[in-house]
Amino acid sequence: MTANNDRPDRRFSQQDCPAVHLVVPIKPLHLAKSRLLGEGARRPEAHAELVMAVALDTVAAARRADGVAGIVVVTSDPALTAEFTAEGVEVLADLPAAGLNAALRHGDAALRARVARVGALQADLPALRPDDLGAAIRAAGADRSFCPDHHGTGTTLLLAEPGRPLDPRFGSGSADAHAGSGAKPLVGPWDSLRCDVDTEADLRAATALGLGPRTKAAIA
Ligand SMILES: Nc1nc2c(ncn2[C@@H]2O[C@H](COP(=O)(O)OP(=O)(O)OP(=O)(O)O)[C@@H](O)[C@H]2O)c(=O)[nH]1
Ligand SMILES: C=C(OP(=O)(O)O)C(=O)O
Repeated sequence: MTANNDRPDRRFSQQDCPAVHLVVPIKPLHLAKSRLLGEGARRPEAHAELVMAVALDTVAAARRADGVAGIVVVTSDPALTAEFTAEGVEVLADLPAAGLNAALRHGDAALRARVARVGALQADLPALRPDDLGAAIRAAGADRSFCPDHHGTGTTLLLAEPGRPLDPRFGSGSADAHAGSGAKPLVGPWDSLRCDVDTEADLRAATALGLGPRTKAAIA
């Protein structure tokens, strides 16, 4: 890991529930968000710039959320590694070509020995507001929990029980898969936490909610 941004002081005071360390997985920029790239609205360089901006806005918002004690980005991308390291965000090198759930298990294994509770946050939430993430974490209490995406089929946030493995089931139909694994659905008025971006329509939905500054600049 290349930096340490742990904040063990960020704990809920009214519950016996430790703050969470979030693993944020990100594909190499030239491979990421292939559905969005495939819609052809921007050239590959602009697409890579947008994916980077979205990830930076997502992590910047998550770092400011109550109940978040630290973030670890898992990626093999050199530009993402340099950018997040410069921002003081811990970066863990991804396993070669192992896939999303393997990347999350890798992050979970690295973290669980030294932190109280692990979660996973998707990196494609450019409208994320710290208050929405904080409210969802608070609603989770100490339960294994997940937040469905705005389509209701995917997952944007997964929280393990304190001290327990993350056991990620991301991929197609992951909301059902996480519910089937015993995770509690987190349902609340947290639009910005649910608005993951895979398509131009998703990007318009996120724009309507209010984009983070880097994403706004990248699409200007
Ligand atoms: N570290 C890592 N992150 C991954 C991997 N696969 C997916 N991700 C990340 O997991 C998150 C959720 O994945 P998706 O929403 O499907 O995003 P995506 O794979 O970039 O999008 P598509 O190419 O359109 O499927 C995104 O932040 C991806 O960058 C992987 O193998 N390793
Ligand atoms: C991998 C996932 O993202 P998406 O459905 O956006 O591809 C998921 O939600 O589990």
